[in-house]
Formats: sequence, structure tokens, C-alpha cells
Amino acid sequence: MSTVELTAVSRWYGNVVAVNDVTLTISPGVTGLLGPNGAGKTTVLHLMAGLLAPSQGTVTIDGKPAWRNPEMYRDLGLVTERESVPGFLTAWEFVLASAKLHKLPNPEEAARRALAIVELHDAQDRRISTYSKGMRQRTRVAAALVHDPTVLLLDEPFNGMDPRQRMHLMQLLHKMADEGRTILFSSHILEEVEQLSGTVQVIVAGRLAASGDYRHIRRLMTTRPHQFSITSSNDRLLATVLIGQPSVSGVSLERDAVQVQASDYGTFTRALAKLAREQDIRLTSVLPSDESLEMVFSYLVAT
Ligand SMILES: Nc1ncnc2c1ncn2[C@@H]1O[C@H](COP(=O)(O)OP(=O)(O)OP(=O)(O)O)[C@@H](O)[C@H]1O
Repeated sequence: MSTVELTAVSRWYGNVVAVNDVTLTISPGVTGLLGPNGAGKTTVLHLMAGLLAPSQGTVTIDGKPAWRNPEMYRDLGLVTERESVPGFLTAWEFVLASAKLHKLPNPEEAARRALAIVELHDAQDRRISTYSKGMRQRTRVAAALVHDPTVLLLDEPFNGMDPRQRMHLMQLLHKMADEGRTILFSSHILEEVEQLSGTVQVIVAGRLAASGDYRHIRRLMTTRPHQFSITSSNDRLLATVLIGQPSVSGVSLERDAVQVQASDYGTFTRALAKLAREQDIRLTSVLPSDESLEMVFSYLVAT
């Protein structure tokens, strides 16, 4: 069982501060590294994988530094974000090459085991160019797993996968976590993280914005008011009746829409439909105006 630790870590590229004074611990199990695009997730993963030196602070795996420590690769696997797999090889050849690079005593056996873990053994002798996106991703996971690492880092592993492929990879990561591995995957999609992991580290603009149990963090998000922009056949009447609703904390009538702040998403949307029916108001659009991920993250940063 392995633990990855960042202590007061900063990393900058020239003038750009990509990671800013981050302290966190990743324990065995599945952890999601969540953050909007450009938040610093890849930089954090690369620091953990020893591909980048911290500008300040320390990154350790089981107490040993990740930087300039080739020994650590015995226990670590990394699946990078955008790395193509050579289509002219079969998965067997690709994973076997990875096993040989690791100088494993029995590379064939290791490749067989890794391909079985990702359930690619049936297709292992086909060229990778004939694979689906999900199968290619699983091939890369197998190559990263071939030396049976205790720590597996995955950068946006679900990008471009269809729901079935996602489900399959999620089950796979859970299975590996149940075996005692420490698995960290990055994502900018909240729902992905919700489905896969109870524990998250949220990073926004290079800083750790929240850390811990996903449900708790999600609650922090949902206790924030929801903003809606609504257009209807009678905006003035709609604004007047909405003011009296318990789930509504603010209403403003604008030139072409009613802006509403609601404390609870479900209660408000149900009440809105009922009110519109009762008052004979036709709703032409109901748009959440703060549902973007960046907005949710900015709430977190403000807490
Ligand atoms: N080699 C580099 N040189 C200069 N700036 C960089 C470099 N790599 C990353 N950055 C900057 O550092 C910040 C963090 O980038 P990083 O790739 O770690 O974020 P990310 O959360 O993984 O983003 P994405 O989800 O888009 O991959 C960004 O502002 C990015 O532009």
C-alpha cells in the first residue's frame, strides 16, 4: 500500500504559476483530481510521476522523493493524457515491450496478466489500429500496469470514451483499488468523479480548493443558490408570483428575462412548473445561468 504526498508544492513555468502551494495526501483507493481546464491537474500528476521537479516543496511516494528517483518507477504507473499508441502493433506486442522496458524477469507472463486485468486478452493479437478508443485506452492502462505498480496515475482517462467504455474502465479502477492500489485520476467532469470516487482533491487555478469526501464537497456546491434565466409569455406576472416562493431567494425583472436565485434546484423547478400552470403563463425558456463548471469551482474557491 502506497501513499503519495505533496508538501507545500509550487511549480511555475516562467511567469505562469501552474501549482501554487499545494499540500495533499493520496491514500490507497480511488481518488479523483478534479479541476477546470488549465487548473494544474496535469502538472500535479507529472510532479507525482517524477517527470517534473517542484519549484518549491516536496513530492514523495512512501516518504521517498519522486524527483530524480528512478527506483520509484518500480511502484508507479502513469497513463498520460494525449499519447497515441502505435496502431501497427498488437496490444500484446505493445504491452510486452513495456514489460521488457521494465526489465521484468518474466515479461510474457507480466504482459498476459496485465492484458487480462483490462480484459483485452481476447483482442490482444489484433492491431491496435482496429481498436475502439476505449480499447486503446485500456491498452495504455495495461502497459502502465505491467509491472504491477502500487500507484497508478491517470490523466483524463475517460476523455472521448462512450458511456459503456467509461463504465468498464471505472469498474476496472475500482477492482484495482480493492486490491490495495493507490489510484489517482484527473477529470474536469464532476459527474465522472462522482461515479468513480468518494474522495476528491479539487484544484482551481493551481490551488487546492477542496479536499476530502465528494458528498461533502457536493453539498457545499448545492447549498449555493442556483441562478436561472427565464423567459415567458408574461415575465412581469411570473416575477411577482415567484417572489412569494419559499425556494426563491431573489428575483429581478430584466428587459428580456426574469433572473431568479433559487436555494434548491429540485423544489424550485417543480414549483415553477406548477405556478406557470396555475397562472396560465407559458414558459419559453428556463436556463440555469450558473451551471458551468467554472462557476461551481469558483463557488468552491470562495468557501
Ligand atoms: N510547459 C508549459 N509551459 C508554460 N505553461 C504551461 C506549461 N504546461 C502547463 N502550463 C500552464 O500551467 C497551467 C496548468 O496547466 P496544466 O496542464 O497542469 O492544467 P490542467 O488542469 O491539466 O489542464 P487541462 O485540463 O487543460 O489539461 C496552465 O495555465 C497552463 O497553460
